[in-house]
Amino acid sequence: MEGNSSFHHAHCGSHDTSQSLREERLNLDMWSMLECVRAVGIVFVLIAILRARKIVNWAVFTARALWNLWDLNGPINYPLFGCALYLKWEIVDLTFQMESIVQDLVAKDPNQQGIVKVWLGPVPIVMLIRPRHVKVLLESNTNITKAWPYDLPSEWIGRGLLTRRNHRNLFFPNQTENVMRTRKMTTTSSKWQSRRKIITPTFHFSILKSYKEVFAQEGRVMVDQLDNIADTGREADIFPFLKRCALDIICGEWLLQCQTAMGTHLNSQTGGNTEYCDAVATITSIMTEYFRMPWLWFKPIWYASGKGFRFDRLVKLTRDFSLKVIQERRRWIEEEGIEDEGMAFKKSVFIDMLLLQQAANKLTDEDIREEVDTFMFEGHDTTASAMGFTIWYLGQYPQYQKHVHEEIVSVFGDDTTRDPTEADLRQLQFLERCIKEALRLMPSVPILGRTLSEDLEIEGVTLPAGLSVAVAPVLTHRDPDHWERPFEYFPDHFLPEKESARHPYAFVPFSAGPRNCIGQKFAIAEEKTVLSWFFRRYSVETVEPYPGNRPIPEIVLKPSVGFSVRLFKRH
Ligand code: HEM
Repeated sequence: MEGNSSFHHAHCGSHDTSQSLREERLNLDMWSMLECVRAVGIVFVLIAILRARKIVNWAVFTARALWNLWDLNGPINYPLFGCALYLKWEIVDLTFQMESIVQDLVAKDPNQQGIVKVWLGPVPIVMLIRPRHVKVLLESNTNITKAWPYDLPSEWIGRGLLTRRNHRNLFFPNQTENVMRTRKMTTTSSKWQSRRKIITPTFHFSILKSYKEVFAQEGRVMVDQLDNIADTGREADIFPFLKRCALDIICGEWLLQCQTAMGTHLNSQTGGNTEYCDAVATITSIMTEYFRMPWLWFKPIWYASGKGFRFDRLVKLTRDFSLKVIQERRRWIEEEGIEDEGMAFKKSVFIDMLLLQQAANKLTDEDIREEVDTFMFEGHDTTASAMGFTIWYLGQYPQYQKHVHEEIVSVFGDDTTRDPTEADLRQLQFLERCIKEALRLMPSVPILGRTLSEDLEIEGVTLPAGLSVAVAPVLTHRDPDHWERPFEYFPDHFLPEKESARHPYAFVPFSAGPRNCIGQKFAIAEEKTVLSWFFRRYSVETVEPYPGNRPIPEIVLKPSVGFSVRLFKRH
């Protein structure tokens, strides 16, 4: 018994000790947890203090946006998540969903206000659809700052003409920064202005004439390549052919003058410089994925997915290539003794113009590299897609294709080998109407954006400074108030009398106002030249029309299944 009781005591004693030990450990755990909470709290307070101004600005901006945009039409937006909760991730599904959302909005907009609000998570975006509203934004000389989605392209093309804006923040786009950095913005916008002033003369009408030789030369290479698939009865996607042709045009001769500068030509059409060409293609496709997948906007995920590292590696490759070309070209200029802009002007070489103005305008090699890559990016995918959609439509409308062929015969007769001259191209009026009509329904840049630097008043609605405002040519171009057959491919929309009677902002594939496309005449001339080659040699049958082939709003509008066609030689 005694033994038992002592055992009991001993046991109780050890029980007490272990309990007190446990209690002590619990206290310790509680204490360390409290310490942790306190530490996290302190970090939060510190961050809040450090970012107080930003948080206050963000709160003020959001309150203003909520208040000012309250009555605007728009899809269902949930607090904090906006419409991100129900948007489809799969890009083709998303295009169907967008179509039905837009139809719904139009039905709910009896007085056709055409100003639509969308919340993407906590970020408000306003979309302008009516030409009269689009005019107010695009004509503004102050609201010229590009919106945050231009941040990723600028990791590649830097702050060149296209992407120049007043702040960069890939990690978390905070619109209010624009409002806070007004002084910096003035500097940036004046930088854009001076860059635009330097570059504009390279697109002078008289210079454009000499580019036409390049268009003709590369167009001929393209149709020679297509000869291999014509008359075989096989379906073939002609998009890669068009892309390589456009790339050779933009950087092979005109932009970089590789042929004379380095003894090499880009020659992507015939398999040259494949590493560089593939890098450009992969960079654009990674950028597209980035826009479609918002989780990639967070740098840790961007790099963890492997895309970030791949993107950086390819950007370095293209950057080194461009810098090498710039250095080679500088050496060539020195050897040839080209001293002033007048001489470069005659030779119409973009890169020479920049190099010769380098000292006067304090341009670094990196500045020139940014512009070279900007033109490479903006100047090839856009035109390739525009040419592709024109061919795709004409392959579905035999009556218009017949008209194009008749016009071509009236200009070239049976000659399928001579280069088109400027006079030839001037006569191809119907072909030009077909090109414009394809740009109307399938504008290469389907949507563009600005971040407001100051409040913008549109018909009684005050859009607050800091707001992202989008213009969607793809919707504006289908406004039933301005187009006879809004949803149909109808080239006569562009008969001269109809064009002159139309609202000038009803057709804005090249944007408009101070930040319009600097290369629009270049693009139309390039398209006309290459397509005149194409239709001189071939008839085309489209294999997959709409809706099987859907336009995908990547950075540039692209077909979901390529431009699959059957080609037939005409002679
Ligand atoms: C069919 C072909 C093309 C279309 C539809 C097109 C469309 C556009 C649009 C809509 C913009 C305004 C973008 C914005 O505000 O965010 C733009 C800007 C620009 N485009 Fe084009 N473009 C085409 C071809 C070209 C070509 C061939 C070049 C160069 C040779 C070029 C160079 C530029 C540049 C440098 C800008 C920026 C201008 C600035 O902000 O000052 N584009 N383009």
